[in-house]
Amino acid sequence: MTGTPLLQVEGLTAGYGGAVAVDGLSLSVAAGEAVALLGANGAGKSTLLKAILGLVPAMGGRIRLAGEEIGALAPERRVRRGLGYVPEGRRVFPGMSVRDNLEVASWLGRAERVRDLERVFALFPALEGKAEERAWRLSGGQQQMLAVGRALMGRPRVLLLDEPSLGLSPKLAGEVFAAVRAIAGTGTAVLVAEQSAARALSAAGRVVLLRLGRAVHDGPVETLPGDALRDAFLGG
Ligand SMILES: Nc1ncnc2c1ncn2[C@@H]1O[C@H](COP(=O)(O)OP(=O)(O)OP(=O)(O)O)[C@@H](O)[C@H]1O
Repeated sequence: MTGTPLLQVEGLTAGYGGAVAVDGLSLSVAAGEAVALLGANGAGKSTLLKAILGLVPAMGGRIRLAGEEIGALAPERRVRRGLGYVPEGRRVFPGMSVRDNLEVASWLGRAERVRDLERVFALFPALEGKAEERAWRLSGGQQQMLAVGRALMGRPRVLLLDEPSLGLSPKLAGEVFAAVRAIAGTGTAVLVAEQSAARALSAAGRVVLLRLGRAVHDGPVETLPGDALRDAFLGG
């Protein structure tokens, strides 16, 4: 970890038609850091990720990527500046091959695309063996890996992941989180929203706990008070 804040969110407020779901939230993620965003169902995790990407409009606050304000940019321009996003639910093109799913996610030239494809296959060897298979034939865990791989083809400096372990067996979820650690290890800033605290904490160095759209704890995983998790999830 270099300590450079690649993603800085300051006082971000966002929601739906006047209903606030993220309420004046601030957080930052450094290069090489994996931050777990935890909170109960409805705490605002998905809304925060979507607001960072611009899919949900912000009602206030700032979003900076490597020091540059990106809050006024359209989502695709934020992606080109270096944001990667893996939405909940493993969005892949089921009828396309694994290789094509990855290749169409890249806007770079052929040489870079080939290199990025190799990097994704190195990170997820299970995908390399299935490169020519249609994506619908993959297991749930492999589809999640493919969804993450697609986001990596854009060479994100900041990767936002929404509940990557949803519906996966503990073993497959463990593989996905091992990949999350490896991605952060390459210098990417990773923000991963999860409902499964134990899994996310195993991969993250820092945790931000959300409750009713506000950050109620932000600090290293080791310093997370035992009752903070319970309070955030059970409303104590
Ligand atoms: N499309 C939407 N329209 C209106 N309200 C929404 C919409 N999506 C989410 N909300 C509301 O915003 C609040 C935060 O929801 P959000 O999905 O961000 O929470 P979450 O922490 O990601 O929960 P989950 O784990 O269930 O996805 C909730 O009160 C939810 O009902």
